[in-house]
Amino acid sequence: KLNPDYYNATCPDFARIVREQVFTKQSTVPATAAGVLRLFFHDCITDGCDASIFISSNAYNPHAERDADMNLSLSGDAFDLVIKIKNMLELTCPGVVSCSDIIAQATRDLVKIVGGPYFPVRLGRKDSLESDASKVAASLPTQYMTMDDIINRFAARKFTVREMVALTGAHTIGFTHCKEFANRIFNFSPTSQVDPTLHPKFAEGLRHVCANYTKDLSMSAFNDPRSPSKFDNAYFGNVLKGLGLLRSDYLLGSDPRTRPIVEEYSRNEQAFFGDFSKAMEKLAVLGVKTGNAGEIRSRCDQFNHIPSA
Ligand code: HEM
Ligand SMILES: [Ca+2]
Repeated sequence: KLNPDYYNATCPDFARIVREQVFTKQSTVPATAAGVLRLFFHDCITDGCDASIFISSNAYNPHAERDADMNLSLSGDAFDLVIKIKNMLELTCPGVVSCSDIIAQATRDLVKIVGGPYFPVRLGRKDSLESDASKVAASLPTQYMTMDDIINRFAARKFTVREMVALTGAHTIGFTHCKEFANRIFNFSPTSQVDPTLHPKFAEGLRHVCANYTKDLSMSAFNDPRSPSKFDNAYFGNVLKGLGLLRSDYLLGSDPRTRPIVEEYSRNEQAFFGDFSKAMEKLAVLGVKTGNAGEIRSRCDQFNHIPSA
């Protein structure tokens, strides 16, 4: 039911408005692309690409997805961009464009702006009628999981190991807060300060960058130290050299099921871009709601009606 031309008749300026707002925001806040890409992933993997992650908790719905622990570090600028686009679109074609379509289109445009591949985005999603924080931890992978568990989390959403590796190539942009990898660089074990699977010089640099992280929780490091704001295949080379920040990044480069794919992507950026595009197209239609299964929200952070008890 979804198709790229969904708004051609009802909101012909949709693509242009998204493109212009995305460009303006990314030019002023270069961290936007990574923030939006991660936001989109977290929304889609939890109950489908339905903007359930945008709902703010309130008295009627005190535990919305956005307030789940694993979503607290999502970028405020990413939410801000989608809300801004929504406001523009409500002036141009009121009540027509869903928040879930806005984030799908914005993610695609942003990946392209920072050097990544271009892929078609199908449109026509409705926004969710529910948002439940308890579903988040059950859906998202974490960096503390074994590779079996990570693979299973993606398999539960019908992604192959190869698609999982391609999608995680998203760590070629953006950053990670020190607390997420602090256990690898401070008091790692009784015999070693740092995780021996980390490149020693890299670990030393991270200890420096993160020295103050318990006092300043915003301290963070680039996911890809080689080309932090360019969407390229450098992440895969990093992972093979012990330059991946997260334990899960390291596992990707060492597990026999994923290592050959990481090696291939590190040699062949076209292969990565092709697979990433296909996997993003698949991610973008995960569990989408159409017809009466959803609504066009008038505000991205609120349901149109107070849910009945
Ligand atoms: C094994 C699976 C994955 C794990 C364990 C994981 C975990 C994480 C963690 C812990 C962070 C740091 C967050 C912070 O400190 O604020 C992060 C950042 C990020 N992740 Fe993942 N992730 C995974 C897969 C993915 C996938 C599939 C995508 C997208 C398709 C993605 C996109 C991003 C992006 C873009 C950032 C940077 C965010 C920013 O700079 O604002 N990740 N990830
Ligand atoms: Ca969702």
